[in-house]
Amino acid sequence: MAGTLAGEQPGGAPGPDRTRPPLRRRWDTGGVRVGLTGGVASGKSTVSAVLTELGAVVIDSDVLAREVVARGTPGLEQVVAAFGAGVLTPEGDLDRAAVGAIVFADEAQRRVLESIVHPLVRARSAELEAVAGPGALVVHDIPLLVEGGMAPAFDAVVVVDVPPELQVERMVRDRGWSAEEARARIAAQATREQRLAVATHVIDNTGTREQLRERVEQVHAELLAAAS
Ligand SMILES: CC(C)(COP(=O)(O)OP(=O)(O)OC[C@H]1O[C@@H](n2cnc3c(N)ncnc32)[C@H](O)[C@@H]1O)[C@@H](O)C(=O)NCCC(=O)NCCS
Ligand SMILES: Nc1ncnc2c1ncn2[C@@H]1O[C@H](COP(=O)(O)OP(=O)(O)OP(=O)(O)O)[C@@H](O)[C@H]1O
Repeated sequence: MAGTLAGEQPGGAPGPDRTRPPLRRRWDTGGVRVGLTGGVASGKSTVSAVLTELGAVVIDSDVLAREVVARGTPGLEQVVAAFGAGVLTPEGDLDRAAVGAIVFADEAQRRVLESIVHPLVRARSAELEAVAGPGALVVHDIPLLVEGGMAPAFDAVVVVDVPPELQVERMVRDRGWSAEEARARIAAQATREQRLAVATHVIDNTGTREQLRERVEQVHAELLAAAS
């Protein structure tokens, strides 16, 4: 159901957070800060790419989470200290598949990894935001925005919404993961309902890529209008 407006939820899911003040009163002076989230493989990167084309400055937490543990970084040293040299490839990079297998099967281990990576990602995000031009529409693509209780920090929260079955289908189709691996990632995240509960804007991504683009253009225009 592409073109879902805030308040018109598919499948009877709860609507966006109505306790938030209207957008117009939430903007600080200067730029507009938007949080973009959604479950794994919901389509956040696809949405981010369109927003970038439209002129937004997108700061992608997944990209930063890779940078802060790149070969030779203090972040990678910390991960090795916590998980052992077995999580490195022969070339000395983080073996992401190996770490994923550990942390998505064991919540305590996931918390350990997050306690290393998340502070580094937050610091880098703040640096990047500081160099975005005045008046920029800054979009933070944060998979774990809801889990981290970060919704109140943003002027608007855009949620990319798909049902879990479609997440699994896309992960299996496009990433070669087993359905079991896909479900383990979903289980490590907030529920669809929890995300929708904090949304100011919902982007339904159960339709075609063209329908997704149209909806992103619509939300982008709404965000700019609310900020002006
Ligand atoms: C476990 C790791 C090495 C697996 O790497 P991999 O290349 O397979 O996945 P990638 O990093 O591209 O993440 C893909 C998606 O998995 C989901 N995901 C990643 N980390 C987590 C997590 N800690 N909890 C729940 N879901 C997660 C997100 O939806 C993310 O968009 C990696 O995801 C990681 O370092 N995770 C911890 C850092 C983190 O929380 N990142 C999320 C954004 S800051
Ligand atoms: N409307 C759509 N129709 C079909 N496939 C789509 C659609 N939107 C996205 N996809 C595909 O689904 C997969 C997941 O999309 P994308 O990578 O944008 O999700 P994501 O939320 O950024 O994922 P992650 O949580 O791993 O960062 C990709 O392979 C993407 O090309």
